[in-house]
Amino acid sequence: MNIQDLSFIEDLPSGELDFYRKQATFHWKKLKLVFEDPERIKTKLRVWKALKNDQAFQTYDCEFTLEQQRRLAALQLSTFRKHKFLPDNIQTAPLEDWLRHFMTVGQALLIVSSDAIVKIVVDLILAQMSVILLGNESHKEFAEAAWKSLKPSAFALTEVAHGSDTKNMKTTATYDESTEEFVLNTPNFLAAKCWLGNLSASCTMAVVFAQLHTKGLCYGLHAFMVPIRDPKTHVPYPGLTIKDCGKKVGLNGVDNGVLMFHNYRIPRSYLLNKYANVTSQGEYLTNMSSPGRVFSSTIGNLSTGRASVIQESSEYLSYAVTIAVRYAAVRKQFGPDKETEIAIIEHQLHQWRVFPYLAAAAVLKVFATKITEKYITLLIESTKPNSTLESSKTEIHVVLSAAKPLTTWTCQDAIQQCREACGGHGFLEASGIGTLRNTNDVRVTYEGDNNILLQQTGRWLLKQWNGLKEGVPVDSPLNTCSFLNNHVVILIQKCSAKNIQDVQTYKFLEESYQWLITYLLQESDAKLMEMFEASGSLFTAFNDSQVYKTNVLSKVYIEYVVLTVYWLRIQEKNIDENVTRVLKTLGTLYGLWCLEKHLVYFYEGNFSAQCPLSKLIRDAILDLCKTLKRDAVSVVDALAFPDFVLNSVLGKSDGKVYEHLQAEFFKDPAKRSEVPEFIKSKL
Ligand SMILES: Cc1cc2nc3c(=O)[nH]c(=O)nc-3n(C[C@H](O)[C@H](O)[C@H](O)COP(=O)(O)OP(=O)(O)OC[C@H]3O[C@@H](n4cnc5c(N)ncnc54)[C@H](O)[C@@H]3O)c2cc1C
Repeated sequence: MNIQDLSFIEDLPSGELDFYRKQATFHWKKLKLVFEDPERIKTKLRVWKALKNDQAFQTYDCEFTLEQQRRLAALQLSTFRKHKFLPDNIQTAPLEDWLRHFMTVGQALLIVSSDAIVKIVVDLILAQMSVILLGNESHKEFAEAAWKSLKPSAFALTEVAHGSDTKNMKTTATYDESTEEFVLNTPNFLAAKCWLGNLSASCTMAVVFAQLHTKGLCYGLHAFMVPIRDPKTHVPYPGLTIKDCGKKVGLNGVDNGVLMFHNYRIPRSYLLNKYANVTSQGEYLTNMSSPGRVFSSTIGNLSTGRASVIQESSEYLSYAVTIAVRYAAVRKQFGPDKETEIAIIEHQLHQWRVFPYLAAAAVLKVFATKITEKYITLLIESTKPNSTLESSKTEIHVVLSAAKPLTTWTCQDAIQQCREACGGHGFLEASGIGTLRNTNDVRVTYEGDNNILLQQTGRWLLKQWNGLKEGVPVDSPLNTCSFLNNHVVILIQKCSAKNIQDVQTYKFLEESYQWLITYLLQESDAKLMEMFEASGSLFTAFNDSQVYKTNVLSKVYIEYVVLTVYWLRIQEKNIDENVTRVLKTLGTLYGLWCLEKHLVYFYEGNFSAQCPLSKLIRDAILDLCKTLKRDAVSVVDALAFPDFVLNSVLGKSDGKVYEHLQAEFFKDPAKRSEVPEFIKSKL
């Protein structure tokens, strides 16, 4: 595409950032097209333009009560829905008609309302998707009614005393043959369903996980569609206790709640029965090899939530670095002499603190888009009859399970670093950074605690290694670890880099990561075996081989996968060569910055025996930061959201930081405390 064809992307205003923009070695609009295709950019602009002037999406300085925050979030969600960015018949429409589209419009909503996006993800991606993927046609009718009512549904898995350890959840669903109903019960407070988004004020329906009992036997956790409130009166049904979790440290527009069942009856047909069913006489039927497989298949279908979180954190990362880099290009502190002050972007220490996160933003944005696309394609394929994609599905699940920790943690660290990089002004709410911190924080915990997710990835890698020991090639249809088949050769390799140019290449990153993963896999397996021999328990052995071993292995594996996906993308045809050059700089910086954190293993395993590896990597990082300086502002221009969406006094595209700060500081104090009428009145 030539520059004239990119006129749908607005030009940037001239201002304080021109000094660096003029130094850029590429055109920012061309880079933007690598991050997002034109259709996606246009769709997001359409969403933002539609919401821009709506009162529900304005910025308010006043302090809202908890109830008012809930009202605002509910209004934002219904306003978004009323614009019909998503179809009304998502339950019956093919997934390909709306799921990719949701990932785009959802990204747009995310930036203008962190509460509304969480509410719709819980509704659509967790609750409704459970019904779509696990239920039958009659379930879909019920779910469709809930969706059309604009009352978002809830997803009830976590209990007060059990989150990650799902198998130990205590809510029961006991089949009563005489009435052909399941009877739901919460034995005590510890088993109360907890933290459920959309529960305490919004939902009419919830997807609930409970231990299925029939004919005196327990068959493990199964998903049920459960009516919560009368759709006409919105009054909760008898037999339920519903409480609000109270004020949280962020996302207070989301009504997270606690739910208890007291002999609460639902029809037999409300069991989401794709993998298992109970006949009217109470016989348990499944096409799975064991009830445990029913639950893992049920949960395995829900990776869409993780893909969504990966995208969300990747967008937040772009948001944070946009503000920090633009600010750094304008803010001046210190200089070689009394008359000359230099921008803080010129200081090596500042570059080293911020630029790796800029590189991470670029790499993870490309990765998030690509992996979500791959996941959705696989999901759609796997819903077709006679699909044979089990191994690919398992592998993508493994990748998403590790990518969610990587992206959410990187984002959280980046937000803090970017806040500090903006000094005191970064602490101002109007800078936009602090709000991100509290909102992103919980992403490391929900949709699966990060460390627990890494254990799932570690288990799969160890399984591959076990196979290799027995002469079975790795089962990696997505090619994320096929190189392990070559483990014998890889393990004897030594780094041969001589200078920083040698390490600033994808070849170096690929070889180093392949060695590191293979080495850590061998070490993790050896530790696991040692602990198993000592304890006789696989449970203890797995737990006691996490630190310095399997946990690191999973992190290193996903960094490698991210880099391979990124590199494949930037090698695609039709990318301008100046853009390719900066993409390589970003990718290499990200890769080396990640590797630098694992240096100790290269020494421990002797990979670095023939070269001064730590010096080479560190020098290469500093060199890349220096190279990136002239392009950094234009890279964020390509990643950035339009000003009215970014909504940050420090990060606007005109770079007029001090003018915007003054306007903020000098605002009429009376206006700051005024709660708008539409929020005071009940919805
Ligand atoms: C704002 C918010 C919204 C939420 N929304 C929903 C929702 O809509 N529906 C829903 O069902 N749930 C929801 N949740 C719950 C969320 O999914 C859980 O909090 C999450 O799965 C973690 O479970 P937990 O809190 O029980 O933590 P735990 O599992 O108790 O973990 C606590 C800590 O112990 C560590 N740990 C646990 N086991 C091990 C181990 N074997 N080895 C090493 N370390 C271990 C974990 O890494 C973690 O750091 C929400 C939570 C929040 C805060």
